[in-house]
Amino acid sequence: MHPILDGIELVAFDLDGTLIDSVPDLAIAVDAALAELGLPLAGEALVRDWVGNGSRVLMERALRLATYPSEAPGTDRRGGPMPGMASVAPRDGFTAPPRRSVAGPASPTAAGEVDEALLERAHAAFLEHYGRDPGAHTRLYAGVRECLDALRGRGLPLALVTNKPHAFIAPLLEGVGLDAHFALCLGGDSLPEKKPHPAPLLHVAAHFDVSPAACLMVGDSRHDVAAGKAAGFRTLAVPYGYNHGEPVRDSGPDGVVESLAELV
Ligand SMILES: O=C(O)COP(=O)(O)O
Ligand SMILES: [Mg+2]
Repeated sequence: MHPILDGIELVAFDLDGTLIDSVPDLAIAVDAALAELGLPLAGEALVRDWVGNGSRVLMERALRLATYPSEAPGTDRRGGPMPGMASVAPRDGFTAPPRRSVAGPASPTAAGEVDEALLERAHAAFLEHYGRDPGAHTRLYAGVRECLDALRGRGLPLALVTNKPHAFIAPLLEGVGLDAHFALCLGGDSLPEKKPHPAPLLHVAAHFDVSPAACLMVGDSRHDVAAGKAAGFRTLAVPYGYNHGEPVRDSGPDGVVESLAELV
């Protein structure tokens, strides 16, 4: 067993970029939404650097590139938490907003700002496209199943804390055969705050009545490390996921493993 697990009574995992390589499907949905708006497509390489702050910020980054192409792609201009919508399962559940007719090109407001109405349309289109089959091209990273099976076999409670909308968690976990592994799953819209805010992690610790110091956060991005540190969790990072093009080691996690199999 990896020494970072010493004294750990609960493990919280990030989803995208940590357990699953979801970017192929995310990129298809981003591009489908951009195409509907008559905007240039982004492609997988750019989307890879934009994932991490939830679906709305993902589309905001895509629109910013489409409407301000001179700005550097993949730059994280909004790393902070976004206002969320709801409790553990979203308060209202997720329903794709009604589709509106798509008219005209992007209409930027102030310099660098993305038009709110355009963002609403783009985000709604993304949610609809992504929701059709979110796991079609999504695969587990090597070592994930082995790690989760072994931790579960030891009786450690496992939680999932992702910034992606809660509605997509169940179909994705079912698609990769991990639907029975997590005792609690939080999405980016499950609480008013999402990572890097510590609230989702503190919620998990309180739910299982475990002290944050006895909890481990495992993730691929600086938002996971920041949330973990702010919540008083131990933090472990994987370097193969999505971190806005930066090495996740720069965020100072307590440990880094190349594969989750190293944990067990
Ligand atoms: O949806 C996102 O932006 C990222 O989700 P994650 O928190 O599982 O990495
Ligand atoms: Mg991630």
